[in-house]
Amino acid sequence: MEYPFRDVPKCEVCQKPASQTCGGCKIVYYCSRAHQKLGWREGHKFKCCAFKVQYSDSLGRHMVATRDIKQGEMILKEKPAVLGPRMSAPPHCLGCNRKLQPQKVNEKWDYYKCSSCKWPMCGPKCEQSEHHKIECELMTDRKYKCNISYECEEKREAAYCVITPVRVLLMKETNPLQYENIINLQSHLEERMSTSLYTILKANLVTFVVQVLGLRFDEETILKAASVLDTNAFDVRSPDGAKRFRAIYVTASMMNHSCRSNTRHVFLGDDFKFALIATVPIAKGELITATYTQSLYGTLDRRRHLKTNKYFDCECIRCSDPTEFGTYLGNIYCSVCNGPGAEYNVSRGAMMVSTDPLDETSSWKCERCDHTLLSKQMFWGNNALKQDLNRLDKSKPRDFEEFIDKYKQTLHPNNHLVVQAKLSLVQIYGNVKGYHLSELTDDLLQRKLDLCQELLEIADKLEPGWSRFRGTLLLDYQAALAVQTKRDFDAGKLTKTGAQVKSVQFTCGN
Ligand SMILES: C[S@@+](CC[C@H](N)C(=O)[O-])C[C@H]1O[C@@H](n2cnc3c(N)ncnc32)[C@H](O)[C@@H]1O
Repeated sequence: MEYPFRDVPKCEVCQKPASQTCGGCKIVYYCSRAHQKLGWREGHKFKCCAFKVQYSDSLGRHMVATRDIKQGEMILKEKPAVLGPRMSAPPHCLGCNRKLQPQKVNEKWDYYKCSSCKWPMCGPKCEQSEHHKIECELMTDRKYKCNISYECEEKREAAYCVITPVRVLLMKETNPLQYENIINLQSHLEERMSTSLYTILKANLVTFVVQVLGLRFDEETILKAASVLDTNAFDVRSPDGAKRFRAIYVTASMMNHSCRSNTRHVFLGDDFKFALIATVPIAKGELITATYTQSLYGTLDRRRHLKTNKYFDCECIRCSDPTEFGTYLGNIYCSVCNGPGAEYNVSRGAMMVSTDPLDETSSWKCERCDHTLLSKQMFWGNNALKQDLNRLDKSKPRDFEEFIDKYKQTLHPNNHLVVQAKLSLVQIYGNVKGYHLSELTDDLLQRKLDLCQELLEIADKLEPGWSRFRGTLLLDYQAALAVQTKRDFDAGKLTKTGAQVKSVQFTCGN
């Protein structure tokens, strides 16, 4: 059977079907030796071989730069090998991945349903989508009908957990080469088997594949398909946020994690090509890395998240540094040195730091006195304050300002919880009704600028270069600065030249 979403390779030079890959990067195709030579001369020599995949016992397979890579350079561009809905999500179209809205039919709200298999879809056109066609035919053949109906906005449907693994399994017939590429990715199946999620999948997914669809796969292969997805899939969103799904990009799956990564990725075009971009210059021989977790979590949370979801102990330079490059993102003040009467204390400002950040059970000790805390006390405190923060109303800046003020004796201004509160404030001031830039008082406008600067200092250390975090902050900062400059100019506090100098200083400084 012809594989419907097969990406027929095209010659880089003439765009005709091609079967020979570049011997260096194995990414670009040519139809002939002559076109390979021409393509090389015409510029591939500058793009080729930016990385190779190596193996080590501690890191598994990982990407290494084979030459110096410039900041901003695109390192890799790749089409998805398989894509589909996330494990559990509000209904999204199985054809175009758009989030679905219910329609009112006969006084009842419900989604449009595929006329054959009854999965919620956008409409008749999406029913014919290549992504959905084969699974739909199979389910229809087997007389399976999905029973998802609209109940309420944002209700997540666990039934989606079967679709993407089934798409992987179906590729064994439709695209055996790509199937092998996917199923042989790192899966951590053994570790996942003992989790409650995989106990559920053992019951639901395996039954669906074997009994409902009648496919001949053993339990281990079926669960491996799910496990490969959990280890390697990227969370893909369209720029407007309307489409969301997960996808495997086989080459990009070779990228290991670092808590200070040197790349970011974007998804391009209607076919959601993965484009990997260097955020900083990468020297030949350096690892090319991505961040699998939230870089604004402290080390305790990041390492635990990586261990639970990706089954490894991160030992990157940031995790090894008890101060996280001097940001103190995961630290708290020593309650002895900063206790009552601290204003007269020479040790005021002393921090509690982990005695061994690569061991989450190790104790925490004050940098200046003998005060120590057990790691579980750090976890408890952290979780309690996190709950406090999560309870705040995202539209009320006062709540976040009060949170920062309430914990200023305990939390360093760069502590990740304070940073998250500051980030919420930056998002509210200038962007939310009642707080648009034109509506902000001069004091609040200055507050927004100060917050952006404080966060930019952290971003410079944790996500340096052309990272998304820095980029978003710079845009916010620039917009607020433009409004402030105009106000100062209108009020006669700045001359025209002064205003120009202010904007140039901003541009050059960043
Ligand atoms: C998307 S895969 C990356 C490629 C993988 N190393 C391989 O051999 O196929 C993710 C897995 O790689 C491993 N990994 C990623 N980053 C790592 C790191 N910094 N240290 C150790 N293992 C890492 C973990 O096993 C993780 O679950």
